[in-house]
Amino acid sequence: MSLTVDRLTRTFNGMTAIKDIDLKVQNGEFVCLLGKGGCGKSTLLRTLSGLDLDYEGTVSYNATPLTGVREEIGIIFQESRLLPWLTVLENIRFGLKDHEQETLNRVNRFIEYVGLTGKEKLYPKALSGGMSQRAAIARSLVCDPEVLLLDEPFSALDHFTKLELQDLLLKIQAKYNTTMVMVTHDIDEALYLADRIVVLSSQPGMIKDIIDINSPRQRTRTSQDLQQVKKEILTILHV
Ligand SMILES: Nc1ncnc2c1ncn2[C@@H]1O[C@H](COP(=O)(O)OP(=O)(O)OP(=O)(O)O)[C@@H](O)[C@H]1O
Repeated sequence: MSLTVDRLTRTFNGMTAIKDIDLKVQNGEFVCLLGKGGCGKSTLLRTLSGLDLDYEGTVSYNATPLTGVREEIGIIFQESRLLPWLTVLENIRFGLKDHEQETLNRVNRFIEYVGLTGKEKLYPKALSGGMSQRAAIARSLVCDPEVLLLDEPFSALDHFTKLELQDLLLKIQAKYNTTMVMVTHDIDEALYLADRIVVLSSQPGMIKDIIDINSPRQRTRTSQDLQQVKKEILTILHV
């Protein structure tokens, strides 16, 4: 798997949201896109998903230009976007073509994997925010994605749920070697999860720095190493 962006520029009505972005995401890598509000993180992620094709430059998946959404590239948003009239189970299997027993077994395996056993028959309104995001993650995983794009998926959750779901992402990455690209404005989240942090400047959004995080996993959130990198990032962002 490779996901590559060359000289990517996206304008909205004459306003340049992101400019001249070059980025190559490697197979199995966890990349965080970090920057202040409005710097263009979500815009960049949408172009990687194939949802937005109205840009200058190129976005390639496995060396072929991306021409629209693909099954291999899943996307998870800040809100779960579950269909309210379907149960957890029905939401998770919604995108699957067949409903054979083997497929249902697979759906149930992922329900268990994300920690939703016993919640299959609930409707979204009966779920907490964390459970809803677990369901959204399972819905993506059943399609066997090579890449997961995550747009601030945990920013509406309480702190402790957020930490649990960060660990779930790392577990998924370790087990399935899923490539992850996550938008966040939470530096601690990026430091805990990322192999590389792409720091974006604002107006227009451009790559200001790319920082390799070499600390081995399982990381300690408060470690000296990570705190040192945090200082560097705050300096880069002029905070
Ligand atoms: N569909 C759109 N139409 C017009 N302007 C847009 C559109 N989408 C994004 N923008 C503008 O592009 C810029 C970048 O927005 P974007 O949402 O990508 O930033 P962001 O870094 O993800 O912000 P946040 O962290 O607040 O979610 C902003 O100025 C925003 O107003």
